[in-house]
Amino acid sequence: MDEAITQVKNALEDTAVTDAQIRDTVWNYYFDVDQSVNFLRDLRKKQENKKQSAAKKSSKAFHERLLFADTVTCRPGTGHRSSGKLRQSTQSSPSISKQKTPLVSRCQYGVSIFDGIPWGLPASMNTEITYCGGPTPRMGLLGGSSKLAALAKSRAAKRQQELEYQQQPQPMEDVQPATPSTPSAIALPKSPLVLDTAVPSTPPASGASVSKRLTSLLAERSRDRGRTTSRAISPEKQSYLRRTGSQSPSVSSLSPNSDLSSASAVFSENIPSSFATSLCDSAFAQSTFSSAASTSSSPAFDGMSADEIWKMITNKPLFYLPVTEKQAEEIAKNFARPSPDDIIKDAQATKGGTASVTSSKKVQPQKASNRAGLEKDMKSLSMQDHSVKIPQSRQKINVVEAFSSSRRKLHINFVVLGHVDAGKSTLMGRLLYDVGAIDARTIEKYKRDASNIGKGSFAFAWVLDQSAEERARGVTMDVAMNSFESSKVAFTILDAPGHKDFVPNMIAGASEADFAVLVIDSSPNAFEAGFTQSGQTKEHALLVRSLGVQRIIVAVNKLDNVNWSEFRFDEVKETLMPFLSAAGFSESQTSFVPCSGLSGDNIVNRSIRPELSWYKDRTLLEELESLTSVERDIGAPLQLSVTDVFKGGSSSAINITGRINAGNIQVGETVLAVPSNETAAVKSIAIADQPNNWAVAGDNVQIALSNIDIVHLRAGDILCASANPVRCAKTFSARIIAFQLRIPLIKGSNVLIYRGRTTEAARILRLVAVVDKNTGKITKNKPRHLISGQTAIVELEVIGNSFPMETFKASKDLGRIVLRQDGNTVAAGIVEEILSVKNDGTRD
Ligand SMILES: Nc1nc2c(ncn2[C@@H]2O[C@H](COP(=O)(O)OP(=O)(O)OP(=O)(O)O)[C@@H](O)[C@H]2O)c(=O)[nH]1
Repeated sequence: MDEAITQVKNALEDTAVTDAQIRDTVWNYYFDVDQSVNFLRDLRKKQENKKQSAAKKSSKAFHERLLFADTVTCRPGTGHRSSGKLRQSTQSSPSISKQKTPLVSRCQYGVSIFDGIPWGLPASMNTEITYCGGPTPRMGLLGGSSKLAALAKSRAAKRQQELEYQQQPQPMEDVQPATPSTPSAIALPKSPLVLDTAVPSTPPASGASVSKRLTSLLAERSRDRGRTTSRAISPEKQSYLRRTGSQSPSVSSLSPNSDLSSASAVFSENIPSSFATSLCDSAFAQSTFSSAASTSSSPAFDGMSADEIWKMITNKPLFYLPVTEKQAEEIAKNFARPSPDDIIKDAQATKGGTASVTSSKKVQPQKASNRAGLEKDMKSLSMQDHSVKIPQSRQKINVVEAFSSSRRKLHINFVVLGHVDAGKSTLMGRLLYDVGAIDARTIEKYKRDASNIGKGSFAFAWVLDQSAEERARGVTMDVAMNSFESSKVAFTILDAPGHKDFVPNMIAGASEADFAVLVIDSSPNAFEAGFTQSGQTKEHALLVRSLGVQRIIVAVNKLDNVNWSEFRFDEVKETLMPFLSAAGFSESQTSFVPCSGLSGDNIVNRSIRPELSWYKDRTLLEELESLTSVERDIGAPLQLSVTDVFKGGSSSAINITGRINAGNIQVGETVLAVPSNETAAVKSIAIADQPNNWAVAGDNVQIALSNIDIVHLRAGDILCASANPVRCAKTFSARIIAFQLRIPLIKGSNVLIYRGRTTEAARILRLVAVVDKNTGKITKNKPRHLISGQTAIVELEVIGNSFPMETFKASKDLGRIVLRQDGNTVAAGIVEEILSVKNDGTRD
């Protein structure tokens, strides 16, 4: 510090800056010498400028005072506008001319009267007005009141006296040190005393002077108190004063020559109030009072000792209780007995309950014995840890090994597709009922409830259509999930909506499926209606194939409506197969089952109807079970598609549901959420509501996550391994197949991209090439547009939020996209290359 101060001093070369200032500045700037020097220089400059401007101001004020005496002549009709305030302008205006005139004026109020008059002076005032100054108070201070002026004058005189008094040398030995136990303990003010004009302005410099000063002070205070608190004297105090014959405090009774003892009388008449006495220790109050009274020369206490005075004062009740004597006795009796609380506590203590705390002497011995017993019991208590031991560091499980050594059933998801009202939900409800996943009572209830609202035929559909709106409208709106197990496989049904308004939901379901069940309404004209261009049969089949599903089971439903006709079955099959082949489904991967969801024929149980005896092949369940193997990479880095996020349950963790696309996950693992780029710890895993330490690709899981806020997770997000983060593409190239287009796709076309449960806005940046869909060879570079059925390579830009995406090569699930425009699916495809990435973790 000293070194810094010296450096600053040397740099400043300014003796006017004090050491303290330098120290403060150096400290303020953390010993930065340069900054301190700069600051102090600036400070000096400012101070000098201030001085100069103050000097200028005073000279200006002097000049203005001179100008004030100038005469301003206003010519009528010129309209001198102003804000209405008096202005002492030194500038001349065309309408105002100045003349040197005597201070005596013809107009007392000057030009300010006409300020703000827009139209100039009235004609009646067509005369010269002499400006003689602003509205200065005639009597100086306080605006002209002679009384107030006199008061101000007397105060000024007092101040002058006090100043003079202060300048007088005062012998310190005359001032007695204050002791708190005496009334003279009042600290003498260092500020000048305000004395009555009768008091000599210069007190004698003797011992008597102090007492006189104190007397004056007390008189002054008493006078003030009398002024301000005369109304505040309590009736109790007034009656006391009347009894004792004391006068109310009066300054007149105190002469300037009164000694200190007479000053004490002022104290003696200020007896402690009842309230104050009750608040203070009475012994202290008495001693204080007595010492004051002993020095008193008040005639009221003549011949009385201090104790006698105290007794006289306090020989009356301090508080007047609103009770009679009898009542007071009763109250006293009540307090002599133990309180009801004491009685209860003691009774508890006697029964071995908790120790009671009571003030009753009667129960003390019992209480003591109870406490001793309790202490003994406490000593004999021991803590036993019954909780499950949690290892400090969880052992990492080799999930691949654990899975292969486990006897877990294969998990398969299948999506149920088809035109609206094809009977998808009814078919699945029947399947669940026939495999025993739904009991007969539930179905009976659904039948009753559905009949009550006139939709009795929808009873089986209600197994999947759970929402009130879906049931009331008889239409599936969102993907319904349900599961059942056969002897070999654990199935999850994804019942997609058939209505064209809900195609995005159908895409979400289809993107999580291993294979598809396409339901066809074989009723007369119904199949044809669904198979037209505006029907959903074709669109669904194309979409599900585009999303990577290779295996498809066609359930030719409602065959009861065509009397189980083999002909109709064949007709449907022969019409559909060519289309499915064109869409990419091989014949070996496609199967047809004649059935009826309503009657249950050929769903789980083979039909025994003679009309259906022509069909000898597999039932729907047998077809489902025929798929015994699905290609899954459970050893790959984790990729889990989040389908739902919610908070709840017993834990405070965030819960997600989703499907593991690739890899595996285990409890205790840290995972990365994309696109938020936030990590989370896996607290628990459940598969089909059963807790599990790990899960693998293909499993539908519910996972509790900790160390993450719910705002960082959404349906459609991906949980992945932190070491292998999934990318979020900004621009990418894709190989797409154009669906039935009403208008061709061109460069700049705006589309919506669907990937799993994510939807984002995008734009076609470039049409790169048209390719042969069979050979994959480029047939045309940079086409100007794309038409229905064409396969092309395009570049797309995501203009909405970034979302997790990978090339199809890297991830079959994250590399598939669907493009839609105006509620119609216009194309579907696979991501070939990610051109630019936007993994900044931001989104709206
Ligand atoms: N006759 C007959 N009617 C059926 C059959 N299956 C379903 N239905 C009827 O078809 C109607 C529609 O059935 P849903 O199961 O709701 O059809 P859906 O395909 O799920 O309907 P969305 O999902 O809304 O497209 C209901 O009235 C059913 O009773 C069947 O096998 N035979």
